[in-house]
Amino acid sequence: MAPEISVNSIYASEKVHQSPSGRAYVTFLAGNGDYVKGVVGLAKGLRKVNSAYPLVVAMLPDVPEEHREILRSQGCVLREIEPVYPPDNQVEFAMAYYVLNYSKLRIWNFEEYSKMIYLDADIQVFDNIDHLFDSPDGYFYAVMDCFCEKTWSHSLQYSIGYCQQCPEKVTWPEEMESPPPPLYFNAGMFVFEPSPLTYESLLQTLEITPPSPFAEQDFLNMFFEKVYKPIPLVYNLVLAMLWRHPKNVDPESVKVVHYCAAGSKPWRYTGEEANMDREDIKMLVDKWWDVYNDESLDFNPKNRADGEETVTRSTILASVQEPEITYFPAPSAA
Ligand SMILES: O=c1ccn([C@@H]2O[C@H](COP(=O)(O)OP(=O)(O)O[C@H]3O[C@H](CO)[C@H](O)[C@H](O)[C@H]3O)[C@@H](O)[C@H]2O)c(=O)[nH]1
Ligand SMILES: O[C@H]1[C@H](O)[C@@H](O)[C@H](O)[C@@H](O)[C@H]1O
Ligand SMILES: [Mn+2]
Repeated sequence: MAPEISVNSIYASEKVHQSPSGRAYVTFLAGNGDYVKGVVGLAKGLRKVNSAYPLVVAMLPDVPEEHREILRSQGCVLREIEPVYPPDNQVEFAMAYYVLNYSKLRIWNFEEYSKMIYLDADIQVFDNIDHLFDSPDGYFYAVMDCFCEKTWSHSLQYSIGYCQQCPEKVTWPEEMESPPPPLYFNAGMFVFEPSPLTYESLLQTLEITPPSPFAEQDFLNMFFEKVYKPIPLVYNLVLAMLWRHPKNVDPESVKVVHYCAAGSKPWRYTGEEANMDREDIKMLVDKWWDVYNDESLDFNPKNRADGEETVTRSTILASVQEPEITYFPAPSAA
């Protein structure tokens, strides 16, 4: 279903520059579990690669104060967001685990930024990617996903063995009534432009869009279909690529790693799940821990590079209330 207002025109008409650089990384945090470790790791990783921009954490109200304190002490800019739910009574169509990700849509409302790079909390950056902020405006940049894992077993692509990472291996059957699906990105990493108009349009479109298995990832793919520009795999290595499409990736030179494969979250890693005993996986998990444990990467406000933007920004933002928003009612307990 196409949004009523064209995304191009929204982008062109809404440029907001209310912060010093207008640029920031943003991640999402929900609950009182261990994803906070992912955010700490990410904050330190961005410092390690000398990123010039702060890390904003869009967090749901259920993130406990002690976790907020840890994040503040790591120089993160905290922004509380209200949850977003898909249309009432339909949540069962999305994988339960992913439903909370609809709340990510709130980041389009961070209008003091003109451009942001979203990164999941289970992502680590091993190389500076600030140059992505210079990509031409008006597009949605993200890395193409892989359809080969069991998480995709609900899909037509999976059932015929088709993957966009390797479209020549199983070509889209001619007898199929529909053409191959449009390019599909993984929504763990993307470059986007916050805008109140886009934000309103996202929420309005969501109200008339039935939920689907990959929740907001499917929704964003549909909404931004016309302005999606794929970027190289090095900007979001979905770990399954290592065993599904080994020829397409070099784990040593990758800039951004997404620990999304089952059993790969570094802070829960045991090595027991399928593929988790691979040497490349062990190497990448160790690399994540090296950053997380490196005390020299802790935020230090006395250090000019750390202090300047983040401290001013978090001080200002701590007193800024979220603009009034209408949100969807909570789904029924069913
Ligand atoms: O208890 C939780 C669960 C999730 N998250 C946040 O939500 C993000 C998404 O969860 P996962 O990283 O565990 O999920 P996947 O990487 O498997 O999910 C992928 O598909 C999802 C579909 O909803 C989203 O698009 C997500 O960004 C994309 O990477 C996390 O990184 C984290 O930022 C939390 O804060 N707490
Ligand atoms: O967002 C999902 C998730 O990250 C899964 O772990 C992965 O197997 C899928 O390819 C992706 O679409
Ligand atoms: Mn993820």
